Amino acid sequence: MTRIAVIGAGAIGGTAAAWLAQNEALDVALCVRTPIQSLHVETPSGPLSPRVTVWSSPAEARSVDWVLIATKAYDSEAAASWLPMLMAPSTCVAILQNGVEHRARVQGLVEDDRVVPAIVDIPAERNAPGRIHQRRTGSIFVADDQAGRAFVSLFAHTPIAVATTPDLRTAAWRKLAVNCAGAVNALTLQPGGISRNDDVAELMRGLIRECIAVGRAEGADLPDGLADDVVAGYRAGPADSVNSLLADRLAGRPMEIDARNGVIVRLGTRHGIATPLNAMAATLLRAVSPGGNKSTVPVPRPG
Ligand SMILES: NC(=O)C1=CN([C@@H]2O[C@H](COP(=O)(O)OP(=O)(O)OC[C@H]3O[C@@H](n4cnc5c(N)ncnc54)[C@H](OP(=O)(O)O)[C@@H]3O)[C@@H](O)[C@H]2O)C=CC1
Ligand SMILES: CC(C)(CO)C(=O)C(=O)O
Repeated sequence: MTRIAVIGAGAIGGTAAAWLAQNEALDVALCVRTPIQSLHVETPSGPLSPRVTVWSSPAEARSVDWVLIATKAYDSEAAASWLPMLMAPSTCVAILQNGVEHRARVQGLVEDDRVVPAIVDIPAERNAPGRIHQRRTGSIFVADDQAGRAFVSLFAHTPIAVATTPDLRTAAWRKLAVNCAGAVNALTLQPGGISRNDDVAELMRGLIRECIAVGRAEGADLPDGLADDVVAGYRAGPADSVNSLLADRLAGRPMEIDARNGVIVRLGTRHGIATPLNAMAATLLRAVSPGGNKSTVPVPRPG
């Protein structure tokens, strides 16, 4: 039996856990913050309602062979509080999060060769605790090293395209190109269809061009046509799709502003690259996020 603990039973953690649990050789536990009664995932191949162990506090947890961290990036520190109970000397830790700074989130807590940064492209939405809609089968990319290859084998029985890549840095920046443009959804409170507005599409290309410039300075191999390709993908996608940034804003949760737009500004500053559009997106999202700078005047209502 291979024991796996998934920290965070949200859209991605719930989807990963449900698929992993289809293999009887894998013993899957969910480490949750909000209690769930059961796990149910509507997948493109049909519904999955696996039986999984649920641990609601680190005190209930046991050591495992694999930990999958699937919280939002801003909850990484809290997620790490599970690690002392879950870790054995050979435990590997995969980080299923967006952004380009996966390793930094567990630095000093897990030895580097046991960390598996995972670039996840699986659009999924959490509709209620333990209730998830996986919209597309999707893919996960990891580095081509020993731990990465072992991670790939965990998913061999699933339809999700889980694979190694020789250039994970580029894969992460390509994904950031998608995610930084997704700020327009959280800013306008509109799902994917807003990208079909030509002016919004051009703004999205601008956000991505800044990402490309900074990503190249960081060593990623990003083609000139990436901005056009990413925006074309948005425009061809479902008009009602809700990305995880918008989902957070709609639910009144904090947002991954720093991991998705702030990081472009931070790293851009280090390389002397101007990133005004991402800076504006990050500033406005911070201003409207819970606990953000609320020194704004309410809009008067007519009548
Ligand atoms: N959703 C998507 O389509 C995609 C998301 N991603 C990325 O994947 C990552 C996860 O996103 P997503 O699944 O959407 O996020 P969700 O908000 O749906 O799920 C995160 C889960 O983590 C839980 N959590 C937070 N802190 C803890 C803790 N200390 N212990 C246990 N559980 C905790 C939350 O609990 P609670 O229920 O209490 O809130 C929540 O259930 C993000 O980096 C996101 O950007 C990547 C690709 C696609
Ligand atoms: C763009 C998307 C849906 C792709 O998987 C995503 O990464 C997110 O919602 O955070």
